[in-house]
Amino acid sequence: MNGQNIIEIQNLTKRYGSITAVDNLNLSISKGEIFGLLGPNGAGKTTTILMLMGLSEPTSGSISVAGLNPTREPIKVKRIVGYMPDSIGFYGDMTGRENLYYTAKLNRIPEERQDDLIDSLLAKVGLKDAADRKVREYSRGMRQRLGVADVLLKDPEVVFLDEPTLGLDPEGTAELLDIITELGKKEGKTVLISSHLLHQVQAICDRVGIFVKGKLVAAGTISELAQKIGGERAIEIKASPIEAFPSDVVRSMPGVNSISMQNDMIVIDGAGQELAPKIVRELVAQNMDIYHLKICGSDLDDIYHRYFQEGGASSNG
Ligand SMILES: Nc1ncnc2c1ncn2[C@@H]1O[C@H](COP(=O)(O)OP(=O)(O)OP(=O)(O)O)[C@@H](O)[C@H]1O
Repeated sequence: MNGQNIIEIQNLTKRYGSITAVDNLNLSISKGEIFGLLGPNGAGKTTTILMLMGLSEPTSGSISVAGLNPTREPIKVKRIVGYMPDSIGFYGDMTGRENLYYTAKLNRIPEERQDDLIDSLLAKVGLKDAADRKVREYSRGMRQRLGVADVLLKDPEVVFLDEPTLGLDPEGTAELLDIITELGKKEGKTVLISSHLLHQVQAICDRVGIFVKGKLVAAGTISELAQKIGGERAIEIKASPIEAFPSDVVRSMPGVNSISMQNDMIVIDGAGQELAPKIVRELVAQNMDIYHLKICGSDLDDIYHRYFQEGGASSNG
């Protein structure tokens, strides 16, 4: 292991016949980091996670997880990683608590430790009151939270969560994201989340990696990625009355390339973030009411689509 990197991936490739599922991947992840694996279906996220857990053998390249080689030491690696697949199978006619006891037995957790451990995990994921209800009566959000408790039973150093919030309502999502954030921030666990729900990933991940057709086309913090694609590129504004818009004044501001109308939206191209307050002051001076302002290029939606369009989407995977 190099320094604080708990995961080191070098020149990792996985081929299935003529399909290259993972193409020369290089990635390091530090201990305690929450890392988002983003990409469309078939981008190679699951294949990467399976190789990290020693469940699939790389065609070439190397992987180290906490200093272990998952291909040569799969049993040791499985002891320190936890995996929550996108659909978790629990026994519906058993209670949440009973399901956890079942997993505890499978993981050979000593009996004398099981009661306290399971109680504390049920509390951590907010299922204390529902612990003795049958899982078939659980909502999807409750099942996902039980899934997190299940993964944490063996106290893994690294947690892989595959689409953890898929199908959850906003409240269920917020609860689960809080639990995941705590795992990284408070407990120092390294968490890898595979997801295509960009806003959620943006809210909780320290860094993200964008996968397209087996290739990691970009990795970094949201602001690093925004900078790499040229930072903020446009400001969108909805304001009225539109006739009052001081287009000459705005056009003469340094950094403004052009102004256009897209439906009822004013789009000021080439404008940097520092221009937004100046523009707002001008609009207010003209007694315009502002209903919407967005600095495009600085959120993960924009970044993702730029990399997806310009990066790997046209490359051969
Ligand atoms: N066992 C397999 N045999 C043959 N091809 C496979 C196998 N597993 C995955 N692939 C192929 O490898 C590529 C990457 O798949 P993978 O499941 O890793 O993508 P993903 O990013 O996880 O997608 P999803 O979001 O749909 O889970 C796809 O083209 C897929 O069809």
